[in-house]
Amino acid sequence: MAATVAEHRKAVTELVRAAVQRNGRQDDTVGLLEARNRILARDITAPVSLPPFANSQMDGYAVDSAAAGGRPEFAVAETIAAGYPAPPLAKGFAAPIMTGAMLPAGADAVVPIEQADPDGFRTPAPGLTVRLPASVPAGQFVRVEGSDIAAGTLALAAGTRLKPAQLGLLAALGVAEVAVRPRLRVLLLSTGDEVIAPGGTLGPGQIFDANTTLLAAGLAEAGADVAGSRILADSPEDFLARLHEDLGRHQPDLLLTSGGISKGAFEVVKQALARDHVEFGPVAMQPGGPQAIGTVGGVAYLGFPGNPVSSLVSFETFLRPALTEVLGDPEPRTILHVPLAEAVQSPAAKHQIRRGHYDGGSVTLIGGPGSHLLHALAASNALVHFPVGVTEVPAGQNVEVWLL
Ligand SMILES: Nc1nc2c(c(=O)[nH]1)N[C@H]1C(S)=C(S)[C@@H](COP(=O)(O)OP(=O)(O)OC[C@H]3O[C@@H](n4cnc5c(N)ncnc54)[C@H](O)[C@@H]3O)O[C@H]1N2
Ligand code: MOO
Repeated sequence: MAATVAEHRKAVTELVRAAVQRNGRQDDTVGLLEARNRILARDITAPVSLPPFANSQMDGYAVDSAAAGGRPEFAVAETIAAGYPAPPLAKGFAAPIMTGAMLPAGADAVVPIEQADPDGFRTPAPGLTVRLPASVPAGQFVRVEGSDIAAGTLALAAGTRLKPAQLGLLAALGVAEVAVRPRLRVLLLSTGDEVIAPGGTLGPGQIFDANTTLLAAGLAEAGADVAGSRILADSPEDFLARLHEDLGRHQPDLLLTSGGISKGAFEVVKQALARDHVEFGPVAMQPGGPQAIGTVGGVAYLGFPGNPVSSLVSFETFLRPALTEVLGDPEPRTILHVPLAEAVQSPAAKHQIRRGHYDGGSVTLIGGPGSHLLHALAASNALVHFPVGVTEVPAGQNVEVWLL
């Protein structure tokens, strides 16, 4: 009997979990830009405070607010520029101070230059004075030490995805390298005598290999590493020899094949792996009905069907969610329930997944159910789900869509 989508997703998740545990690889320590989009492996505590010292938020004059009220006129002290130590402020003085410069001891507020008289900076000289407003609130335009984050407190928690803002914070804290979770290493094999790498020359009956690119791009987007990939022909002996060569060379956590697993006379994967711990069983879905799962030479193994749309739907339905659940990466797809633009029929015994375009209001199906319709897939931005038991959905009824 065919497995349900939920059962197969659970089996794939357990396979990925076991692969990650078996591998036991260390976290990767990488530079900040290399860490982009990866998942932080350990908590990071702020090694310094931000701001690291009290500083000015404006170009203006640093003053003692208590002195300002009764004294509209101040002697002008030495200018304090950003990047230099600030000498203490003497009584009766106001110090020209630039944005980001250290607030001097003895000052607790900044008056913006626009509110000073004269309202421009002059070359400091003995006897120079400036008039400031009669009342200056304490703390005005001062960025207090540690007001963003205090040294010793949690800056980022383990499991955080490192996007530009998080990487910027680490840089500001002076952290140059971070430990990120290791990526799953995948060996990707496409199969079929008819399959030729793009850029090659097609003979009669041959087609270009879409699946290696499609799956490699999907894996990369999902935060996995493609350790190696190639096309293997329909000879089981040849397939096995090259497969074991690649397993040795690339040491993958997961072997992923496309094609060669259904009912034909030349199902290379099925024939070659007949003696391994692999189950070839249908899942009650369309596309993506034929599926293979198990271990090959101790390495976790998944086989997706050869039709390109079937391969992509298999990836989105099984492997991508398993990676999210086990590794916290990638982010899950956004799932919406939105009205279907037109009526549709679906086979009762299968969970059908159609391709569609969601325009912010409703979803319109693109192309038919055929799993060779790659152009229609490329024009879509959503997968549209019609679960087992659903035979007809009228226009306007809500359906589940996954945004791609
Ligand atoms: N008698 C039956 N025939 C088929 C069944 C079935 O239940 N009974 N299932 C059909 C379904 S559904 C699918 S999906 C396919 C899956 O077949 P395989 O996984 O064995 O894949 P292949 O036969 O090798 O290829 C299927 C199709 O996809 C093309 N292909 C393969 N690899 C690539 C690639 N890398 N890039 C682009 N296109 C590729 C291949 O040329 C075939 O057209 O089986 C049905 N048959
Ligand atoms: O399951 Mo196949 O993937 O329908 O074309």
